Amino acid sequence: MASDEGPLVDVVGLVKEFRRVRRVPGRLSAIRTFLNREQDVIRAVDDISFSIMEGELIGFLGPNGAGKSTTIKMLTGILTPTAGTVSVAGRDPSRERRANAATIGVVFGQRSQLWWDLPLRESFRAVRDLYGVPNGEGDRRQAELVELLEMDDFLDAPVRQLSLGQRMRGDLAAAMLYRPRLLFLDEPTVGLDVVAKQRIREFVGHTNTESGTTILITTHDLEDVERLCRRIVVIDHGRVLYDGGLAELMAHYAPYRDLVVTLAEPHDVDVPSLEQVDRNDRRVTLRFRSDKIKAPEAIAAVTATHAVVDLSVVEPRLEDVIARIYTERGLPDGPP
Ligand SMILES: Nc1ncnc2c1ncn2[C@@H]1O[C@H](COP(=O)(O)OP(=O)(O)OP(=O)(O)O)[C@@H](O)[C@H]1O
Repeated sequence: MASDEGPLVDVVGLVKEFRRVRRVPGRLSAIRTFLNREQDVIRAVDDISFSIMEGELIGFLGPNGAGKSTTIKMLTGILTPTAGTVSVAGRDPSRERRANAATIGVVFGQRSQLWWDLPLRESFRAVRDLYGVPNGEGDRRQAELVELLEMDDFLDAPVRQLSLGQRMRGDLAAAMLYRPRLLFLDEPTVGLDVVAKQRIREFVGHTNTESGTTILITTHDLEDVERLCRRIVVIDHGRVLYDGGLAELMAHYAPYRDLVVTLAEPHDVDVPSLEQVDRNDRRVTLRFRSDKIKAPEAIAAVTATHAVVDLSVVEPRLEDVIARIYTERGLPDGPP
């Protein structure tokens, strides 16, 4: 039975190991590897725990090979965990795969779930039939999605003729036709141009706020995360390195701003509370602790003592903080 109490997704002590026949190096290595019985054990997911409340939109991040896809495959029921438990809407996905399928939608940026040779309209028909969406509701829902994602122009084209951006819109619509409570998006903006990316982000944000769909998004484009997510879960080597708010992460690990000033004359700047971190001729970068002084005070301090012809305040980049989490395998003093 599906439960409506507690988190929508609950993952406790999740482990997934893969076994791979050990490669034998040297002469005739292909044949010797084929005959070899020894196996390497790869711990793709190594004791992960997290939970997701209904209505959240979470960025699930990690470098290549971190274990994201393996985790998502266990949440969708495609893979069975080696150890630990997974619960999605009160169900064990690998044991109740069919029932779980109606609860979740999955969209992969890298490969389509649509029927390649069918017109998009017929792919939608097939998805509606597959999930038993009643006709009236299906028509309404489809019309709404076609309008939201502006798909009118290419609804009758076979999927193989669509551009990547059109195909992505088709895949998103197909996943939302049966109104899943939980949507997994695996790199939904990969390879798209800036306008197409924006369109997808808007749709994802809208789906979360207007339909209340819980969304887990995996992406290497941190702008997706900055625009959409309040919470992120970062994993690497199959372990959780950070689970918490994006704003909290930035406030804790990058509590500074840079004031970039262009001076009338080239010289160094020495102002209390501001640290000169870079200078290129008349252009000087001054760093200040944003939890100690406000940007207008920092600006006033510099302009009162120096002839400034131009200035801008630059926020720290999420990319730098995430890169630090990846390279330092977590953050020195743990999550804030
Ligand atoms: N079927 C499999 N057999 C053996 N090893 C596997 C299998 N699937 C994944 N792995 C290994 O498990 C580890 C985690 O892979 P996974 O695909 O989950 O990473 P990811 O975080 O999704 O990476 P990416 O961002 O590149 O998609 C990798 O070392 C990968 O080689």
